[in-house]
Amino acid sequence: MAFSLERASCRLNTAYGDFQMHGFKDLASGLEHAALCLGDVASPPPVLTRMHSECLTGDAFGSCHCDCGPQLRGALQAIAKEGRGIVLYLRQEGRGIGLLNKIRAYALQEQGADTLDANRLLGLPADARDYGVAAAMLAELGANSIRLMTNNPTKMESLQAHGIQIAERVPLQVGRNRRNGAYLDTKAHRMGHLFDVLREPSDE
Ligand SMILES: Nc1nc2c(ncn2[C@@H]2O[C@H](COP(=O)(O)OP(=O)(O)OP(=O)(O)O)[C@@H](O)[C@H]2O)c(=O)[nH]1
Ligand SMILES: [Zn+2]
Repeated sequence: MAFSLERASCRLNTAYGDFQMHGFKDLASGLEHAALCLGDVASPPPVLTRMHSECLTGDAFGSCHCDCGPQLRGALQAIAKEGRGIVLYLRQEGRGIGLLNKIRAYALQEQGADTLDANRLLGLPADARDYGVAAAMLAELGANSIRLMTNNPTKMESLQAHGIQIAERVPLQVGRNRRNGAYLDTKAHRMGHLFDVLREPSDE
């Protein structure tokens, strides 16, 4: 599917480094996504890239229920250290089910459901995300070959299916704490995520 994207760009100086920020509006869905770029991302070699799904609770509020906040900050730090890279910030809250449904899923998890079954109890897919727009954003940025920071093989397969070359998977295992261990284990055991060490020491 071809994506029609409206774009706006500015500099964004952050605690991690001075990025170029691009907003991309998907004219079909109306969703507004973001890309933070450091250095020249439009020419070889493959660009260190994080494709991050929105998590208001983890990214902004410091929730301990997941690993999203530490992953986002870890990715920005890794890109700053390398001096070159891209963070795509995709508006796919709750693995694509939206904020209210994610809150409903969290309420079910309070009663004992795991992250997968909670979505199913709501009659929703375990993962409703699509990465076509992310591939279109990368193509717009000229980054057709990337080193993807992820533990989720589906992200790699989907980007490849949309024409992006994955030169390398870079594991991003940060943020295990005493509250999210079961959630991370469910991702590893039931959702196919690649965790090298299931019991890493808490780093938060
Ligand atoms: N529905 C639902 N969404 C969640 C839950 N916990 C985190 N999320 C969302 O999950 C998304 C992040 O997906 P993850 O499965 O943590 O990781 P990933 O992005 O698939 O893989 P990585 O690249 O390795 O981080 C974000 O959109 C979060 O809002 C949950 O319990 N239920
Ligand atoms: Zn999260």
